Amino acid sequence: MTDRNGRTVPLWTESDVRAHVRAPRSDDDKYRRGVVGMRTGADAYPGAAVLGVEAAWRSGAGMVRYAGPRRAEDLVLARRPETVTAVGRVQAWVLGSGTDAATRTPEETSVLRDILAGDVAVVVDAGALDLAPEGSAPRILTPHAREHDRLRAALGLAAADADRGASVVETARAVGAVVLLKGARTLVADPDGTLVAVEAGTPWLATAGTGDVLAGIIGALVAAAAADQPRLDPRRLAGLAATGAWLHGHAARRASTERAGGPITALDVADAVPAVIGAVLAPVA
Ligand SMILES: NC(=O)C1=CN([C@@H]2O[C@H](COP(=O)(O)OP(=O)(O)OC[C@H]3O[C@@H](n4cnc5c(N)ncnc54)[C@H](OP(=O)(O)O)[C@@H]3O)[C@@H](O)[C@H]2O)[C@@H](O)CC1
Ligand SMILES: Nc1ncnc2c1ncn2[C@@H]1O[C@H](COP(=O)(O)OP(=O)(O)O)[C@@H](O)[C@H]1O
Repeated sequence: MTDRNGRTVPLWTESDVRAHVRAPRSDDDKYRRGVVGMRTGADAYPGAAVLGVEAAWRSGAGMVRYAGPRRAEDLVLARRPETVTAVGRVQAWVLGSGTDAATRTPEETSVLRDILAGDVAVVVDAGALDLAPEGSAPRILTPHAREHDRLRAALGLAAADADRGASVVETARAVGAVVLLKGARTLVADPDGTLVAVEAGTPWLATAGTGDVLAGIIGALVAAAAADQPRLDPRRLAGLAATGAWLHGHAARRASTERAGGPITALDVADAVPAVIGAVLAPVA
């Protein structure tokens, strides 16, 4: 794939995906499969918590731990009673989906800062992106275009220009983390300047909540990988992020195909993830 400046940006492929999805093994227990911790959802956006938790379960998490406001927690448990709300150890965090930095409590800010200063890999979305630059934990940031521009402003960078690839590489270098820039063509840059593109989806994906689903998918992939190898380097994290975007896009296509090519909702995307993972892991005949 050649971009508008004539540079070649590699497209993430199914074989790349296969190398980043952990198949369950007979000696696994739930903890060996990877535990995802989610601090998502707010009173204004409780549904985002449900969407992310659902997506993490559907992407093969051994356990999902959820912490958030009471209303969001009740909705999460109503949809997924499998979810654990007791505090405990996790192999990956997902922060910020369905939250707003402007209304975050000082206590929650302090908890998020502690997580971002830790060793466990973190997927940073939506209302937690303002804290991402201070973090030292291995991080995957998942902004859409407006969030990307806000992040760049906080880093002292100009708004992204038409060359999205150069912009996202610059952002990843400045923030010292993997940055996944969402769009019809999703770009993933690591802090060393490696860039890949994911073109897996359908325009039907442009619907509320699909970004919350993506964060949950990536959280589950990172937790599974970290359960095997606790220190994930940025290249590996970028691969897991691109894999999440590929699965998300293909799940959307599958969900739409199941509806005669018609519209889909964010939950439809999450529901289609298992079949996409199953097809990726199926032995080649
Ligand atoms: N189910 C859930 O719980 C969901 C929860 N979600 C959560 O919501 C949070 C905020 O995420 P976001 O992407 O909406 O935030 P953001 O980048 O600030 O965009 C705001 C911009 O949009 C624009 N705008 C608004 N209305 C518009 C209109 N009718 N037509 C055109 N433009 C319009 C508005 O422009 P303005 O009205 O100011 O002119 C402003 O520029 C986040 O935490 C996310 O996770 C979502 O995932 C959805 C499902
Ligand atoms: N035109 C499009 N074609 C394909 N995918 C799209 C398109 N527009 C958005 N997407 C995808 O839809 C998702 C939207 O995420 P986001 O903007 O965070 O939505 P939300 O905040 O409502 O969850 C992203 O994964 C993005 O890549």
